[in-house]
Amino acid sequence: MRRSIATVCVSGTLDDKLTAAAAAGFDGIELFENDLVVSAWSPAEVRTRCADLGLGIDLYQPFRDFETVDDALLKKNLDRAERKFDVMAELGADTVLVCSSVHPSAVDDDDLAAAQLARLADRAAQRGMRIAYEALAWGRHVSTWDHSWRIVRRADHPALGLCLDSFHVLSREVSPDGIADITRGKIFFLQLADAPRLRMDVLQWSRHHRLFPGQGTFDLPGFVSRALAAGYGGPLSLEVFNDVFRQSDPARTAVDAMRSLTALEDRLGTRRLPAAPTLTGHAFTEFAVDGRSGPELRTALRGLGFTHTGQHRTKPVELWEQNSCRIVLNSAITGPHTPGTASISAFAITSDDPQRSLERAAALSAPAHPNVREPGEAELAAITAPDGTSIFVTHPTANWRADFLSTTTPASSLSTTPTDSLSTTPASSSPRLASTPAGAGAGLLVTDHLGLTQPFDHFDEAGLFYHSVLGLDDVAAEEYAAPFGLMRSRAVAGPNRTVCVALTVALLRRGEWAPAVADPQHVAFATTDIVATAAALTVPVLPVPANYYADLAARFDLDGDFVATLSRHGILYDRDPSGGELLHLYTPVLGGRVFFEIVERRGGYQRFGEPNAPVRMAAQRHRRLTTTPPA
Ligand SMILES: O=C(O)c1ccc(O)c(O)c1
Ligand SMILES: [Mg+2]
Repeated sequence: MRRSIATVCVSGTLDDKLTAAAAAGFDGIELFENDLVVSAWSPAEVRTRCADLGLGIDLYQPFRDFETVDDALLKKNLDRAERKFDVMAELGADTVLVCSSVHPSAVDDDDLAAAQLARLADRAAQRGMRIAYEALAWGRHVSTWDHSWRIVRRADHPALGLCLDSFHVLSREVSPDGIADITRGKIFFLQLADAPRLRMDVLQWSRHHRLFPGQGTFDLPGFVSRALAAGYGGPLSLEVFNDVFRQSDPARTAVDAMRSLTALEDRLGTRRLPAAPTLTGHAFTEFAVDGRSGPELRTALRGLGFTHTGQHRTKPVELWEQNSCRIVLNSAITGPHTPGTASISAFAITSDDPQRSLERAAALSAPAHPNVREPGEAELAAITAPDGTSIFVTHPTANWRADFLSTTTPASSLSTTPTDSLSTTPASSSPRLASTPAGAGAGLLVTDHLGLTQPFDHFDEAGLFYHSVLGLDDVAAEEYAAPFGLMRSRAVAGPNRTVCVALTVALLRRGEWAPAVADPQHVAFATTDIVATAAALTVPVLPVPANYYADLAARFDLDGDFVATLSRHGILYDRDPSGGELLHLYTPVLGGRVFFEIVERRGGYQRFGEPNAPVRMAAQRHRRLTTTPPA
């Protein structure tokens, strides 16, 4: 289907917006009148520019407060419309959106609305144009799609049809089911916007909080499929009013927008993408470290029971392992870097079909990450996530470990290159790392999840990215008050949570006063006995205040001995309504930005201990104050 975007969706002048829409691959635009009014280009110049960029002007909008007025005002409104038709003629646009009136003098009279809209449609038809009537959710008398349809049906004019906007339809209680029964050809235009479910004034909700399809909780596939059932064959057009998108890089927002439409079409079956393969686990997490943060992380990993098992054959890269938990420390940092810091630069996940994972990513405009590798090294193709993290996608049987030379076992006792290795030409006579499991360590078994704080402008983009590109589903969404501001979190995971990423962001753009750790990142490992694990650790864990345990005992009515055990080991606790329990502990912040978490999930607990996040943040702040020497 034809894909369009309203100019209001992205930031900038009309030139910026058109350039961004065309670069992202859109076929057309909805031209917002304000964008034209402030433009130095004449309508004819806009038309030429759009044509040069391969963009059609699919809709001109909005035309407001037209219907159910007295005769004198009707005449004025028709004159006003004629002037807009002149602009449209110059633009080469043939459809104008008329939104239901919000004017105080508009009256509640469907016959009058139908008659006056028919007169407007007459005028439009004389110019070869058409009117798409849209019920604003806050329209004075017409605020639901079915009401606007009753009026359009009553007017019965070939140049008058409906504009259905998913926001106005799905934000109201009226069921969208009947859309499928709208007379064929009477839906002139379809506008798509998602949104979070908020309890607030609907106009404010619409003007500030709309999202691209797939970023909120509205049933966009259900909405569009009903319009398709009614024979709609026009553009799928995004109309998203969003405070963040309005001030973000338009080129990037347009790509995000295109990804949302492509993913929606994939779900609708109107566009076929390579299906998202099943993701089966976390293979490793890579940290970029330097001469100061590297030793700090090595000490911590050793204290957490990890063994330095391998050294990369050609790069300053170390592999650390404990059961199925794997950390890669990469000292070959490229790009801007604050001395002494560490960060999660990449993570690797296993996929049933890595090639298909990459093809799907490409079809959804997710940038591929060029993987610099030497001959004979395992192919680890990567996709770049919205926060810049590289995501390697590898097959469960691909032996990327063979790129590492063993640092732990005598050469004679190691097997040579396994048959499933992608590497064929050993670059060194040292033994390659075989698939020997590392030691039991402190009982950390597998990576439970990654925690990645997102850049403020890209949180919704990130959610859509993980859903659409990797095929992950939402498993938790929370908002909570933390010491340095309100936080929002959203976790995405594959089936059985084999791959899981928790995304967090501050609810408001951070201010200048930002004493908390900037954009912290972490890896959580799972154990089945956190008390035994805690006892085996030789790294200091994050101290948790006594006040927390006093409150915990009261909140959950916990046994005194149990709370004493938690407190002794710095273990935090949470319980879900069905009795599932989480026991978890943290390390202090390492390398200025990263930390580790250990979790024990009991009884099917699925969440992330969000109520404990503020406790962790305060403790990490306190810990920094007490361990960082004054400047
Ligand atoms: O917020 C508005 O006024 C407005 C204008 C035009 C639209 O298509 C719409 O959905 C909302
Ligand atoms: Mg609209």
